[in-house]
Formats: sequence, structure tokens, C-alpha cells
Amino acid sequence: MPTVLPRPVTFVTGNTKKLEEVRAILGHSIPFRSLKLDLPELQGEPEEISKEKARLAAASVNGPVLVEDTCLCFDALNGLPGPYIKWFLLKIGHEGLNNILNAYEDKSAYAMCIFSLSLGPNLEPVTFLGKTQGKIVPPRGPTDFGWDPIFQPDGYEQTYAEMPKEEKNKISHRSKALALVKSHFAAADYIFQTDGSH
Ligand SMILES: O=c1nc[nH]c2c1ncn2[C@H]1C[C@H](O)[C@@H](COP(=O)(O)OP(=O)(O)OP(=O)(O)O)O1
Ligand SMILES: [Mg+2]
Repeated sequence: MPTVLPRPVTFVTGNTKKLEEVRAILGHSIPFRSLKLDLPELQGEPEEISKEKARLAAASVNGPVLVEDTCLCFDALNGLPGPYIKWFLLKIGHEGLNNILNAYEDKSAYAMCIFSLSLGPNLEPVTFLGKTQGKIVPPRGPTDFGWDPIFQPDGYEQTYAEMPKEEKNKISHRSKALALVKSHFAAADYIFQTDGSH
């Protein structure tokens, strides 16, 4: 039986670069529209942060929403900065993030994306997690998207920032999580009604 939902899914993010990647990776596989909203983020475990974002987004949109929260986790720091990477990046930059790891031999890190889908306010969100393992390096490449210049995925000589977009989108944390989102939609058989006003 298909699940009938009142509207198409709204992908809620305040980050234009994320949206570009999500568009490129999903193509026409899942119909969605986007809303630019920087949602407040709770502290805690990454999965809970992502789910709570979805609850807030669903309440605000009053319909089905997709959100994601991205972490950059240093193995030497047991996964920190993790979900707090945004503020670390803002305050100490690429250089500061490299400097933190000067105290450790282990420069390995993983990029993690957790998407949360909520079908509507008061419905429990489902999560989809993607991880890409790599290491933290001094910045190389364009500086237009977050920590891309300091993350070099395992098996590659280039940082995320140096890679062509299509290449990053093939192997990234975001594309792995979105592959799960796609399978979920393929299996779930949702039907989205259009209400004409959106
Ligand atoms: O693929 C990526 N490559 C490099 N940097 C990235 C990537 N993906 C997110 N980022 C940055 C953005 C933000 O500094 C932090 C995640 O924080 P996060 O809260 O998930 O993102 P955000 O606040 O910019 O957008 P949103 O409105 O969807 O929460 O890492
Ligand atoms: Mg955010």
C-alpha cells in the first residue's frame, strides 16, 4: 500500500553548498523542494541532533521534511569536533584544526552525514547515515565549501576541495547517506499530493 503524504518533501538547510550537492546527487530520483532555514541545533550525539533538526523542520514546514547534519570526526579525539565542526571551523579555521592534531600522531578522520526524514510534525524521524574515512591535511584547493580543503579521503591524492565535484559526489559521506535515502524512497512507495499553494 502506498503512503499518501500531503506534500512533496522539503529539504531544509541554511547551507547553499549542501543543497547544490544534494541536488546533484539526487537528480530527479526523489522530488523535493528546498527551504533555506538555519535551524537551531541541540548538543549531543549526532543522530539525535539530526533527528531534532527534522522535528523542528517538520513543525515549521507542517509537512514532510528532509534535513541533514554533517560531522567531521577526528579519530585521535574520539570523534570530536564531530557535530561541532561548524563552530570550530568558524573560530579556528583550517589552520587551527590542523594545529589541534599536531599533538597527535593519528591524523585520521571521517566525514559523516546523517539525514533525517520526518513525514510530518509529531512523527518520529528516520535516519540515514553515510561515512567516508580519510585524514586531515594542510589546506589544498578551493575554499568555497567548509572543511573540504583539509579532508583527504582514503585512496585519493586529492582533498575533497581539489576533486572535481562529480568525483566528490561519488564517494562522499553525503552521497553514501543519500543512497540509503533513495533506497528508502524506492521501497516506501510514497505518493505526494500537491496542494497547489507551493
Ligand atoms: O561536504 C562538506 N564538505 C565540507 N564542509 C562541509 C560539508 N558538509 C557540511 N560542511 C560544513 C558546513 C558546516 O560548517 C559544518 C556542518 O554543520 P551543519 O550544521 O551540518 O551545516 P550548516 O549549519 O552549514 O547547514 P544546515 O542548515 O543544514 O545545518 O560542516
Ligand atoms: Mg547547521
